[in-house]
Amino acid sequence: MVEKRTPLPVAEAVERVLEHAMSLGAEKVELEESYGRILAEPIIASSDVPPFDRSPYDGFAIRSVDSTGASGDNRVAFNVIDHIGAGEVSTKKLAPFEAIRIMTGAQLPEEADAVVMFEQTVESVESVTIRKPFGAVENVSLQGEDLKKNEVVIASGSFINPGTIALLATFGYSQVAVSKQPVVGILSTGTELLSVGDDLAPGKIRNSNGPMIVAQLKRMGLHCKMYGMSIDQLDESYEVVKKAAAETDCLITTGGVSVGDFDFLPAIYERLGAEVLFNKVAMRPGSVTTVAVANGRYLFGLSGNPSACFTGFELFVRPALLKMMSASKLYLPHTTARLGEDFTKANPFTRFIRALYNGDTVSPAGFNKSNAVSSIARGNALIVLPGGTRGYQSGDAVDVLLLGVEEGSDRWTL
Ligand SMILES: Nc1nc2c(c(=O)[nH]1)N[C@H]1C(S)=C(S)[C@@H](COP(=O)(O)OP(=O)(O)OC[C@H]3O[C@@H](n4cnc5c(N)ncnc54)[C@H](O)[C@@H]3O)O[C@H]1N2
Ligand code: MOO
Ligand SMILES: [Mg+2]
Repeated sequence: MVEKRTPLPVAEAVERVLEHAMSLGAEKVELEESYGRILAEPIIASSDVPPFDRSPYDGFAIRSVDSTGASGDNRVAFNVIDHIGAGEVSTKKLAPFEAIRIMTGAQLPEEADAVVMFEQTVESVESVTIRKPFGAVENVSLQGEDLKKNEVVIASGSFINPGTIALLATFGYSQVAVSKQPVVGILSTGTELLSVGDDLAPGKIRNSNGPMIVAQLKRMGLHCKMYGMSIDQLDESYEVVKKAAAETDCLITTGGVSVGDFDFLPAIYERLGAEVLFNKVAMRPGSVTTVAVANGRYLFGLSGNPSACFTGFELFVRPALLKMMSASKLYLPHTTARLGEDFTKANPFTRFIRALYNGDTVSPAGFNKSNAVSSIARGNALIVLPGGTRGYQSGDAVDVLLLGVEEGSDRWTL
């Protein structure tokens, strides 16, 4: 008799997986290598930003008090005593009705407290005149206006984006403490599988899940160990899984997790003495997604069906790997959008439909069965239709999970 499996609601399954994430500790990397990593310590401002009062314009630095009463009929004249560009510091100190020609980014000279843009002046050989009064600190970028020294600027656990890199550089971090990355292995199971370079043969298909997962990891900035393909033979598969599991923090297998005569992953987990967290999730595709833990390491048994495999990775593997790296935002970002076309199938389980989101509407990305490959490639999002619903009409508001976004969300919002 076929084994009866109890489906777990998706959110519960995700949380159960996350409970078992072990953290990996930190390491230092060069700043140039840190893009896409997770910060393992907060960034503290080591100086004010900007570190000195400076000119935001090309123009003239003046004492604002000297401009009092300036108007079209009463132009005030300044004697220009110096000329500085960014990186230069004037040694001169402004006396009444003196100005220093100053370029954007240059430190404000002593006594100067306002900047007049070139466009607001009339220049002659001996002086420069202005026609309106300037207030104190008018047109001045003040020291610390962006960030104050000792401020916590970015929290530990944040994704290092290009802006984070700019901050790290600003504060002189030539090396950055980042979370270590998990060692992830990929094994594709299935006697039907051919390598990418092989010709098709009767009953066989090329392994597309393996390369797809490599790319899903890559877009998280992660590398992986490849364990290739194994045929559906219990002893042989067991040996490969055992070896791979011992060498990795997280082993992702594809295929062989359902109830078929050649689906050996359940037996392999048993032989390994692994704790199976669940082997059925109330979702489609990916209902057979199985997650087990052995010696504190993850064994993700993703479905062999490509769309189920893809979805299983995004929903379960991705947040688990992020949690291992102590990231603060574990989940796919979520939005709502108008459905671009009718979707009339009933949903006993929560349905994840590969879809194209354009910022307003979201539409299924074509052939959408669990075995689909095409809609994975054509989509950039997943429509989420809750279980127990009877189908949706074009124009209905639906939940959408966004794929391929650098940094996710700190909440499971569905
Ligand atoms: N009696 C039942 N049969 C099935 C059930 C069920 O509940 N009762 N569940 C179905 C569902 S849902 C899915 S999903 C699949 C899951 O199957 P497995 O995870 O065991 O995967 P396989 O049987 O190995 O393969 C399924 C399918 O995917 C193709 N495949 C496998 N690996 C790859 C790969 N690396 N690249 C591309 N395609 C791959 C494989 O050839 C099969 O067509 O089970 C249903 N059956
Ligand atoms: O696990 Mo299956 O993908 O629900 O169709
Ligand atoms: Mg199967």
